[in-house]
Amino acid sequence: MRRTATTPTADETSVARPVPGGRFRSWTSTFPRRLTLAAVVLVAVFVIAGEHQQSIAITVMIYAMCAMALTVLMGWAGQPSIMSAGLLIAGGYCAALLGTWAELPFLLVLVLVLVAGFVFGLLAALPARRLGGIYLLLSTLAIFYLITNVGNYVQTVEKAYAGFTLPYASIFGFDLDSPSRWFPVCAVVLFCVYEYFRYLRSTRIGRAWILLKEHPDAARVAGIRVQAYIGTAFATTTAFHFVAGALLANFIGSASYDSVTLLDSVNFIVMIVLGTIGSLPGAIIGAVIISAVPPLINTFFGSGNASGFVSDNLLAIELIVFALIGIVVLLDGPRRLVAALRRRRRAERTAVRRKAAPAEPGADPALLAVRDVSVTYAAGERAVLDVSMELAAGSATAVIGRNGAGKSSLLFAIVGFPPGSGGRITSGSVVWTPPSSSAPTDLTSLSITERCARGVVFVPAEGKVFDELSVEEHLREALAPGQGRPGSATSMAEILDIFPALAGRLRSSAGHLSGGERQQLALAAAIARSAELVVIDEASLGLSPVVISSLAPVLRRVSTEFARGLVIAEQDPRLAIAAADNVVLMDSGRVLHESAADAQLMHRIENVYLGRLAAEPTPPVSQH
Ligand SMILES: Nc1ncnc2c1ncn2[C@@H]1O[C@H](COP(=O)(O)OP(=O)(O)OP(=O)(O)O)[C@@H](O)[C@H]1O
Repeated sequence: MRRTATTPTADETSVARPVPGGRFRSWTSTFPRRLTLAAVVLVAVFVIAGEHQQSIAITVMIYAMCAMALTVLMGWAGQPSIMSAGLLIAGGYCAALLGTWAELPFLLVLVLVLVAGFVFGLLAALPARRLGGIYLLLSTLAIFYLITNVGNYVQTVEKAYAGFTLPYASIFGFDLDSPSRWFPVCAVVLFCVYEYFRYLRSTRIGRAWILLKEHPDAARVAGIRVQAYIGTAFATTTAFHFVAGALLANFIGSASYDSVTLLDSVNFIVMIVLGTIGSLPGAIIGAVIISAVPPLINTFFGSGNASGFVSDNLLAIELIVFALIGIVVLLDGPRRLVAALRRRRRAERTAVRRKAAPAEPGADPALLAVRDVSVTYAAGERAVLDVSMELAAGSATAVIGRNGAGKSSLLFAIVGFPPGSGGRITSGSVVWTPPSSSAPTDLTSLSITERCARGVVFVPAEGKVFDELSVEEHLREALAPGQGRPGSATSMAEILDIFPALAGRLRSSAGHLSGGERQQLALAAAIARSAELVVIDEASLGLSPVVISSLAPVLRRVSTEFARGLVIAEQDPRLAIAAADNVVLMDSGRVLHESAADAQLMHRIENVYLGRLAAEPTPPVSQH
């Protein structure tokens, strides 16, 4: 495209300031809401809390700043670090140096500490030029020990064994001499730090950090200066650690090498793990939980309430509680709990609906009945909206539509969502009534593995075979007792009769098969698992037209001769029409048309593919 004065280059749009209309707009538009929420929460805590609780809240706020900074470094930029406590100590020393010896005003001290932290962060990032992963983590551990040992040495030389004392801080004559005065200051700083990080996330820097973490090689290929951005991540987050350290030292009145320990560094990591690693609000919640657990344990099991083992081992108990909370979060416990509750509610609603509308007597139930199903992904994308379809035993339905129409999502609603996809059915039911069992089952509450065990077998678009296994190993594994639906058997001979091309390749590794042979192997394995419903995503993906045309009769045999139900999501309408009895046409998550697969449909489908659907008259097919 020729560039005009108003047309920015791709580089300009992505490199320059925050993307207009993207995260930046979302940042500004939701700012008043966040400000109100923060003000309400903080004012409520301030009013309700006594002086002691205010002191705890101040420590929590300072720790929350560190947790957020660590979230940015580890969760966004993917750089491991265990030096947070050391950085807090270093920030405290800087504040002592500037406030006590140089006698600078408190606000100026904070600004200079921020700058010092930035510079220190650039130096701390040097090991990251060569190291990554566990080695980088160890280098940050070395930095922690460096800071504490130098601090210990200097305190010993200066005979400041209890640390360097700081005077009361003061802002424009307003002395910060009590928790009730520190509270609003820390609250404002916490809010500003939170907003700054949120803002950064909407800029190119934030996007580059995420790229670095997710695909460092792709980031390099995209021209991102990886080392520079890693340096920026360390520098920015270290700067805020320093500020937090300066606030902490001023609040407690001294800066010492043992005011925070390596255990606190570990706790910061636990905080961000609790906050699901990468979420700023999560980091704050993590800081609140981790800071609240010790006082709670102390209240219930402390020396005043218990004796013997528990009160003697409070620290160990704290650590065990943290570890257990961490494991639960890492195993995705909270999300699983919410999902289980949702599933239960959905199952109850479906049961009520079924009671209200009993099946017609004598009606032959469909093998599969998808009723008003909607699918949403974790990030909020609504991929499928109120879709219904039915499939009789021994018939095939092809779901077609352009990219992003919702085909795969509908298939996942039938077979179950792969772990980590973040997809879920938000409403509707998927009722499965296999010939082998007269009782209908709502599949929505079952996992992908449980559905497979009931005869619903999925052939994904990619990763459908194991490269290291031979064709024979694949088939023997699928035919093995205990695989697939119990009580039905298919023999190797039957399988090779449907897929003769595989007979001559039994000893070949799946990794050495052609695209068409891999597709056939995946189908063969699905049938060998005694599938009663085979669900195939993109059967023609990567296949040549010749192979595609040879696949259609095979798919037909699967559904007709072997009386399996078949659902395929297809980009190629010719294969869809050749292999299926019915075609479901999807767009933007909805079913546009559903009809028998015949040649007349082809014209209509091609119009949809070319984006001319709106201009076409409605065809004589059933509508949803
Ligand atoms: N894991 C996911 N997380 C978030 N959104 C997703 C995810 N998978 C799909 N989507 C969204 O759901 C919508 C439908 O995607 P889906 O993959 O179902 O479409 P499709 O018709 O199969 O497309 P294609 O033919 O390109 O595979 C898209 O807008 C997509 O962005």
